Amino acid sequence: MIELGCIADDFTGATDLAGNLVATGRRTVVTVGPPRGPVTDADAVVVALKTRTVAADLAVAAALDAHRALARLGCTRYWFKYCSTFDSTPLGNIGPVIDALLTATGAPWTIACPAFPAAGRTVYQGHLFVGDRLLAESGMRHHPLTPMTDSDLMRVLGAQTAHPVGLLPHAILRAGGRAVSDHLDRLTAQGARIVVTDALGDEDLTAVERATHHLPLVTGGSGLALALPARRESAATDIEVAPGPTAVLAGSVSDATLAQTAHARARMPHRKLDPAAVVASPDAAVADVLAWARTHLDAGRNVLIHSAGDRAEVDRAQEAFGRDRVGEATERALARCASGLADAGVRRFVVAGGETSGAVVDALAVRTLRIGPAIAAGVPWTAAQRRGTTLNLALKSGNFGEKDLFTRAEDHL
Ligand SMILES: Nc1ncnc2c1ncn2[C@@H]1O[C@H](COP(=O)(O)OP(=O)(O)O)[C@@H](O)[C@H]1O
Ligand SMILES: O=C(O)[C@@H](O)C(=O)COP(=O)(O)O
Repeated sequence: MIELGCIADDFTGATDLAGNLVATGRRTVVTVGPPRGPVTDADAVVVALKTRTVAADLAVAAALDAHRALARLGCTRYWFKYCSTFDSTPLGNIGPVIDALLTATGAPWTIACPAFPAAGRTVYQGHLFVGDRLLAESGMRHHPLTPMTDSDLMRVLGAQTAHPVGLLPHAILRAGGRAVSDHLDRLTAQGARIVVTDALGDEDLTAVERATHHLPLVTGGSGLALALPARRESAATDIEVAPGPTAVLAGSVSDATLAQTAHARARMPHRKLDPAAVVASPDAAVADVLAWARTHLDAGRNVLIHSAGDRAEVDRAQEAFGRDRVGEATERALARCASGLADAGVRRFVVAGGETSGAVVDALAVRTLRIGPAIAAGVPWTAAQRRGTTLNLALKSGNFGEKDLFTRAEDHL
């Protein structure tokens, strides 16, 4: 019996959530898109979608499709996973997808709980913090696709949903069980269908989890998963470890990734995919990078292929070619590099960036990911089958991990 059916709006988010579910002793499978057949020996299934930045109607359709597939597997409780920094375009997609899943699951109401204290994401009075900064004053203000310029989640979500939004504030959470349930009863009696939950630490997430365990739908980041009652000591499995060097593909230009890229460039062979070349002549740009990479990989070296050295380069490229055009061209080029490298025998990949990971995993045409050991909070190694061989993939969220993540990833396999 599958306890949890999860729908993640990007691929790094899917493996992040799956890693946390495994840590609570839940056997968890990540499927690329909705599961097409039966899933056995799993307590949770996480469907990885690439819907964070698409038009809201497409995001809703994909989430409902995933929900139907999970319902066919017998799931009765659902989780909509979005980013711990609430990444969304001004028109959605978090609100519209929650609205649709409320209807599809028959949930009377649900929560919006992005907090992930272990990764520095906390919520106070409905305001999201990244480390010691408000969301809108963090690097997320300059995200290339989903710049977050308002830290007030009640306001951000209120603009995206058709339903009234309420707040479960920290003071009530700290007052404990009865105060929390009375407050939630009051809010929902007044019509709230989505309740933004404060949380400063793991103990707050435990209180949120207890108060909402009966709900058929929860929504938020992966942090809340760590508060689920443990099912076994751990469900970590020994994933098969593929041999050979690792290719690091970084299409994220978030602060943490830029720091990781700078650190790795001083320590391993590296090459930048020039945005102008990627837009003008993608075939030549990809062929050039692949030829360069092979000489290093043949010598047993790990390689780094990245898309920007700093934020100014991104601004220039967006101005010159348009945000969507250069973003998609870069994702596609990195994805073609990944499949070219896999064809040449590379079996270990670290991919930085949610959208980038979606493009890469699609190009590698793998169907399911099994969760292995964690490199950092929210970043597990995974194993996948491609044409009869095992690949190890680590899909790193833009803002996760210490600066040495690219150079130390293999130590955790
Ligand atoms: N030099 C660049 N110029 C413009 N866009 C870029 C550049 N490098 C990467 N991008 C785009 O920025 C986006 C980063 O998003 P994503 O991969 O989700 O990273 P993150 O996880 O940090 O959000 C992708 O669409 C990527 O193609
Ligand atoms: O919740 C999180 O922060 C991550 O799981 C996540 O969704 C990552 O998104 P990207 O930063 O776009 O990779």
